[in-house]
Amino acid sequence: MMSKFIVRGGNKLTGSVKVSGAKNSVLPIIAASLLGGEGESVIYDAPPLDDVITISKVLKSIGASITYENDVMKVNAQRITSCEAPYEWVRKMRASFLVMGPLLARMGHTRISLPGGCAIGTRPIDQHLKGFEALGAEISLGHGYIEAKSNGRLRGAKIYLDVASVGATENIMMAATLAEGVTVIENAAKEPEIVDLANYLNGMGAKVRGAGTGEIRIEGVEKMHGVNHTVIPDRIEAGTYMVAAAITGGDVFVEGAIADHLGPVISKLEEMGVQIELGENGVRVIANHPLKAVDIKTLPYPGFPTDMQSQMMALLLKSQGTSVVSETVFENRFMHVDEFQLMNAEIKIEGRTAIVTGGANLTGAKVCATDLRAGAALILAGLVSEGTTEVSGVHHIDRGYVHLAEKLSALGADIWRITVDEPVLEQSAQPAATIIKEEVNMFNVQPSWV
Ligand SMILES: CC(=O)N[C@H]1[C@@H](OP(=O)(O)OP(=O)(O)OC[C@H]2O[C@@H](n3ccc(=O)[nH]c3=O)[C@H](O)[C@@H]2O)O[C@H](CO)[C@@H](O)[C@@H]1O
Ligand SMILES: C=C(OP(=O)(O)O)C(=O)O
Repeated sequence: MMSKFIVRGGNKLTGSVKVSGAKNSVLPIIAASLLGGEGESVIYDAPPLDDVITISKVLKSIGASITYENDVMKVNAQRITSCEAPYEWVRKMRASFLVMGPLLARMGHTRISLPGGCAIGTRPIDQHLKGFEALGAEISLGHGYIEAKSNGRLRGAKIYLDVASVGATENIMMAATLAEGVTVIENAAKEPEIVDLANYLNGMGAKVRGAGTGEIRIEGVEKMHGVNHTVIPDRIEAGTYMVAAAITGGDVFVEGAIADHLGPVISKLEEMGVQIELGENGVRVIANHPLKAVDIKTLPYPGFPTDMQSQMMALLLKSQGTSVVSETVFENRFMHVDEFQLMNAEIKIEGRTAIVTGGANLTGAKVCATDLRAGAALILAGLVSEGTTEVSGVHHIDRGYVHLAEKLSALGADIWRITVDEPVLEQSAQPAATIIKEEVNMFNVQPSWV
């Protein structure tokens, strides 16, 4: 059985949509819970995403006990029975690799399946390993696994990252919390999710300073404990709904969106002529077409996020003029271009640059989500395409969007989700509400482990 999203284009989106907790915060935060030798952590606004379920299963397999209901996850990691994250989990989700730092710090030993590449790039882990080695760990590789061992406690060190990697900054920061002495990470990533993780770690008793700047200083402590923490709102999910409003010429309040985290996305939308109003608890997006073409260059935070590149490209297809989109973070993040072309888009790729011709008359087609954000972008394009778009590869989208069809249809979009054996473009005349109801029920199920 396979799920698909069916989208019929043409509706303006209006109303209010609530942003869920951030995927890229909650994953390292759940991994960091392994550092709590005492007590229990309660994580609020933990979004019911496939990735969240996957990392919870990794922690469970390591011995932590977890309950998860109504977006509240409780993690008790007092007892750890294994130091290993096997292939079956890491293959499903690269972020499983984030348990390496906490396990190494807490147990002095860990064995994790190599994450390998994925659709958007090769995604090496050399900076994570360089950091662990600097902290005194011995690293060995074999049979598709990485093993890290330390002789006693890790020791604080100065680590310069060759690239400001989000994952490496998080993994090293977590490993350093229980090390002896002071660790300084230079050229650290500055994403809001790093700050959220640092706040969580400090609540657990760690001493992390400077998160959100290029230099993070961690003074090691002897033990840490569980804490209550609320995850920040997902800036990429928020940005996706902002683009949904803009592309349909709509008027949408994105509740929970933090404007400070969305600086470059807001700036680019404004450059295009979209009206943005900053409210106390969110951002209102009002768009009247035509919109102007703009150039985009992805960069580490506070630059334009690579995770918004494909959604923005969908919008540029509907703008007036030609745009140049440069992807500098991942070497292969233009997989959505082939799919856009099936929808009548005109885009030319030259190396890591895409030249996008605006004013496209997009037409609905059967397309495939090659990764999470490519999937979101295809749905956005479907909202303004003539006829019906059928998006497969939904498992990618489920990694990062909570109740996507439900949230968009509440704004007036004609979108629903189906589960099928075979392609079903012909069935798209079925009443959306009935199918959405079935799907939402299926999708609302959250495990409650004891
Ligand atoms: C779960 C999570 O938070 N995922 C986000 C995180 O991924 P992730 O943490 O994997 O991304 P990184 O910041 O590590 O990757 C950025 C760049 O650094 C390179 N690199 C990374 C590590 C390393 O050891 N060596 C190396 O060369 C990567 O190949 C890539 O070109 O940040 C990315 C960049 O904002 C986002 O797209 C992902 O959504
Ligand atoms: C690339 C992404 O995530 P991950 O690092 O989890 O693959 C993303 O969220 O767009």
